[in-house]
Amino acid sequence: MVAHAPVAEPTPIKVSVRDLDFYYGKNKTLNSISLDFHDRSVTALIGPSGCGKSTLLRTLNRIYSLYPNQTATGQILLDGENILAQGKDLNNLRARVGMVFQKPTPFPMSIYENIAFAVRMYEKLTKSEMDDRVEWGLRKVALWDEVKDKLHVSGNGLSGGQQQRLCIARSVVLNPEVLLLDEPASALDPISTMKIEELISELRADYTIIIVTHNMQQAARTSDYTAFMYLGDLIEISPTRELFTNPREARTRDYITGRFG
Ligand SMILES: Nc1ncnc2c1ncn2[C@@H]1O[C@H](COP(=O)(O)OP(=O)(O)OP(=O)(O)O)[C@@H](O)[C@H]1O
Repeated sequence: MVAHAPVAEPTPIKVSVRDLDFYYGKNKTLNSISLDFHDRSVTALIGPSGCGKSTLLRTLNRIYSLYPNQTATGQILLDGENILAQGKDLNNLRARVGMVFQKPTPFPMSIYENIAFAVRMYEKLTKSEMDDRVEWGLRKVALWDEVKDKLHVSGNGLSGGQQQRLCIARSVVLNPEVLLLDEPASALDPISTMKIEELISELRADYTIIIVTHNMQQAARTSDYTAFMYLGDLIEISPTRELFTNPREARTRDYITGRFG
């Protein structure tokens, strides 16, 4: 697969993170992070284990709010609106900012119901509207042809890569604006990984995508921008080609050349 050329004209900013601190209990895990995510582009978060990539991702749809003693301070502006503000409608936020996890997590129900169940939480559709939505979602993740004759079979019977695409479909049918992908291919074989990477390249036309990955080649192949994090700090964020060929910071260079991590 060909790596993206760096974006010539940056698209507008979709999500703007300002002075974000994050705490697990009293342990500060993110230190005054500020960065922007551009609309309809892919940003990869890279860095050694434990540097805070997943934590940063988990702030962007407030999923951490489900857990006691996890707190974020600062601002995360989604289209200019601070999602960390008190009284945010978190269900609505999580439809706008969808999330896919490392391990595919289909619900223990049919392929059709995996999607319909997610849609029903937000919308009341007729049976034929729902059929259309399910088909649309499965086509969007290039899964329709593989599953159209077994829609009522359990989603758990699919291969790992198909399950992951089903999970991505479950997010996209809610018409999200942002998609958060937490190492979406790390549990998959090389062919399934390639399909997920191709899918990311296609979805980039419609969504703002933020992907955590341990795999630097994957970051280089799939992303427009790459952010390097280290020990809870954002070290640099640059257009991907620039970060990998001409990093601004010595720590970035050391990491991408394999000197640590
Ligand atoms: N639920 C939790 N409770 C307490 N500390 C946590 C929790 N989750 C993560 N941490 C700590 O927060 C820090 C950042 O973890 P995080 O998972 O965000 O890093 P990461 O860069 O995504 O790591 P990895 O690449 O290994 O997934 C680590 O020190 C980790 O131990």
